[in-house]
Amino acid sequence: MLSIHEVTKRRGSREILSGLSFEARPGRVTAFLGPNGAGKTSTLRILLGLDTATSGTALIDGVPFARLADPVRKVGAVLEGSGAHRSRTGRAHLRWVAAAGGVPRARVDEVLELVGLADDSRRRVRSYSLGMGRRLGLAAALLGDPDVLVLDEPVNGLDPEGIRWIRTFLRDRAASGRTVLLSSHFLGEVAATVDDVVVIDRGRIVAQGSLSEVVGDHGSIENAYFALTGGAR
Ligand SMILES: Nc1ncnc2c1ncn2[C@@H]1O[C@H](COP(=O)(O)OP(=O)(O)OP(=O)(O)O)[C@@H](O)[C@H]1O
Repeated sequence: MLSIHEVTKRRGSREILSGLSFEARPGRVTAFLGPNGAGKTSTLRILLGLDTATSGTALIDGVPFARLADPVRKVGAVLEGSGAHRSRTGRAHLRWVAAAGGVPRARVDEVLELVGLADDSRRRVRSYSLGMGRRLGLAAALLGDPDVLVLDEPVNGLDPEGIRWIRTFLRDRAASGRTVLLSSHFLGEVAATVDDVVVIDRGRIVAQGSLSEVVGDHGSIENAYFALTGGAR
C-alpha cells in the first residue's frame, strides 16, 4: 500500500505540489495521470526517498522509503531509462544491481526470463532498443520480487507489442496481490490497464477513484482527463 498524505513541495518561491493525498492499493493497478510538468515525477521521487517533501508524508506500507527494513524486496521502481552503463551487458548490469541489493545471483536469470530479455542478456546495453532498455529497467526493479512496483511513464515510446506486453505484465502483477503505481500521459493505454486513477494538474489532485468513477459521465478517460485538466496546454 502506498499512502501519500498532504504532500507539498516548494522549490524556491514556487509550490510544485500542493497538499497531495492519494493511495495505491494492493491487487490494483493505479494510474497517476497528468500533463507535462504537473508534478508526477516529483511525487514519485518523494515516495522513493530521492527527494524530500516540504510537508506531508509519503509512506510505503506505513513507513517512509528511508526507513524500510528491506527496500529491495518491498519496492521496485523504474524512473527514467534503464540506469545501466551502456558498455555493460544486460546480464552484467543485473548482477551488479543484485549484488548491491543482497539478492542471490540466480534471481538474475529469473528476471531476464520474466521480462523476455534472456536471449539478449549477453548483448551490450548500448545495442538495446528503447523497448529492451525498458525491459532491463523493469528486470532490475523486479530483482527483489517486490510487493510494490512504481513506474514512471512505462509505456512512453514503446511499440504496440511492447505496450501490450507491459499491460499484461502489470495486470498479472496486480492479480498476484501486488501494488502497481504507474505515471502516464498516454491515456488510451491507461484505460485498458488500470483499476484506479489519480489525476494531477499543476501540483493538485483534480480527481481520484476507480476508473469508472473518474470517467463518470465523460464517456471516456480522454474526455474526463481533458475536462479535468482544462485541455492540452
Ligand atoms: N529539479 C528541479 N528544479 C526545479 N524545478 C523542478 C525540478 N524538477 C521539476 N521541477 C518543476 O516541477 C514541476 C513538476 O515537474 P515534474 O517533472 O514532477 O512533472 P511531471 O508531471 O512528471 O511532468 P512530465 O510528464 O513532463 O515528466 C515542473 O514545473 C518542473 O519544471
